[in-house]
Amino acid sequence: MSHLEVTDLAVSFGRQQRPALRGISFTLGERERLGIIGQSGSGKSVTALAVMGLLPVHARVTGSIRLAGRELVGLPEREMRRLRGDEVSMIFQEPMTALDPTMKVGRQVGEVVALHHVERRGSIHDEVLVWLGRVGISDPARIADSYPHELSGGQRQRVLIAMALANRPGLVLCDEPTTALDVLVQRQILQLLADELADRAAVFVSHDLAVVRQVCRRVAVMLDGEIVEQGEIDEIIAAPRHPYTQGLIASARIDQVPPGHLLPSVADFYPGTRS
Ligand SMILES: Nc1ncnc2c1ncn2[C@@H]1O[C@H](COP(=O)(O)OP(=O)(O)OP(=O)(O)O)[C@@H](O)[C@H]1O
Repeated sequence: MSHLEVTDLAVSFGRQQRPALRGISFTLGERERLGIIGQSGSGKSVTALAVMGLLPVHARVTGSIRLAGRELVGLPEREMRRLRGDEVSMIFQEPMTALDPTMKVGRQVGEVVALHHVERRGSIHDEVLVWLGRVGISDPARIADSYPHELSGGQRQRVLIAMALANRPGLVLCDEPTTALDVLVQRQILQLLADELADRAAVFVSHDLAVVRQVCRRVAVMLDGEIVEQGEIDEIIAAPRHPYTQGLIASARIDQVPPGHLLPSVADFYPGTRS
């Protein structure tokens, strides 16, 4: 059985005539990672937010989102809140906005740890330090005692990853988790995510096929609110069917870059794409 099964998902906002998402269908196995790529405004974030149940109240959602067999569309907010963190969590692009600037990092991670599990062996503080160490923070005690603005962008993103993983959710949604970082740090965070997400289901949203290819085996290509093509990344690169995907691959020359070499970013070829 698929861990996540999205069927004919559509999302509209307000009186907008054309729904922002139309006919979105994909499945994800328990230990599978699916990339979603597409230009700015194509609907990648709305898809992830729909799965998280975090769309604004005026959004109209139809179709089906089943997580471990449970229907999420129409689920009351108080039940969805229970699932968030425990069964599904999200890593956002902008760690500075996702973290509370007025609260020390250790307390923020501790709140997530404490939220869903009342009884644990050892103290919450100890568990916070373990998680900060696990995501590659070399001095967890000092970082736990710091405010977000005292951290580098990469450290902040590591903290957010710790918060997203702390309750061991079966599904993690990553929305452009490395876009705000410089290339070197981006590589380190991608490696961390590839390691940490190996034993769970993950959706990895990016405008950059090269980035997605480093973390996922399958990809869905979105254009203007629809999935125009999906499948194994290497097969799609070898034989893209949709003209948009063909353009994406031709311009990125992804098939001509030897393994291990840095791939050009799709944003370099689509100036309108946010980077
Ligand atoms: N709260 C909202 N109210 C109205 N329209 C919205 C809202 N959120 C998203 N949209 C619209 O939905 C469409 C898809 O947006 P979405 O943010 O999913 O794009 P995206 O592919 O994630 O782009 P980006 O790469 O820039 O993040 C856009 O046309 C956007 O304007």
